[in-house]
Amino acid sequence: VTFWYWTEVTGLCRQMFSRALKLTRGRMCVSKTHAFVFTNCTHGQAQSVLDTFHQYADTHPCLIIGPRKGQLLDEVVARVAPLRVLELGTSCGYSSVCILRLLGSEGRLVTVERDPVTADKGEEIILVAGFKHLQFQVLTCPSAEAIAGLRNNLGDQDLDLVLMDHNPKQYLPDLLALERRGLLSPGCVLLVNNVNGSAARTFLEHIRVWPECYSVCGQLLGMMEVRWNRASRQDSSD
Ligand SMILES: C[S@@+](CC[C@H](N)C(=O)[O-])C[C@H]1O[C@@H](n2cnc3c(N)ncnc32)[C@H](O)[C@@H]1O
Repeated sequence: VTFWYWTEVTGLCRQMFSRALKLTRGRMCVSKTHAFVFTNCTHGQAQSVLDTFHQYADTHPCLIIGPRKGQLLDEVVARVAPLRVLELGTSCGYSSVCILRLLGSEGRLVTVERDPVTADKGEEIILVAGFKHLQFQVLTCPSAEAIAGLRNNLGDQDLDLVLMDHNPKQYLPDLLALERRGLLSPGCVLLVNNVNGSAARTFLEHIRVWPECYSVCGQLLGMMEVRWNRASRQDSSD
């Protein structure tokens, strides 16, 4: 029993240590990226902010989706012309700035980041890019919590576009919660990053077994575009 007890305790300590190490590394990466962008970009110019991110990412490890996936994101935002956008995984604010610069005057972004230190840095970069709190909101909490209270943030408008770039294991539960709470507009587009890894497997399986509810519009560079069909989902659950 003593041996079993100490094996459990050691395992738990190792897990906690590895989580703390991951968080510290992530925060250091965000901190360095933020400092570089903040110091070197032209404040008030969104394109300069994005160019400075690219300059940094050319030579440093960085969590941003980067220019190639950024182009896919641009193309989707321009085509969908969304009024309400949800982003899961703000990090340094790179993809938030990409989205915001293409939104129309009525467009709004809600972006979610669970780590408070990272969320502050991301929000600062979005403000540095020239956007106002009227156009965006950063929610500092885990995605599940944000989705549970999202109706208060959206009012009576539903989401036209959702970018999932947080934890792939969370993609499926978050999608189901968005559906259950009636937060997706008919034809809402989901842009889902890092679908190639095993962590996104349950999400991909779900999409495949409900072809009448989800149309896969494209997949490139590990990013998948899925169109949600509310009518079909209601028909199939009747
Ligand atoms: C790859 S980064 C996002 C990069 C960002 N979209 C960009 O391109 O600039 C992923 C972020 O998601 C956050 N995250 C991970 N799981 C989360 C969750 N369940 N809820 C909210 N944020 C989460 C992490 O803290 C991290 O900052």
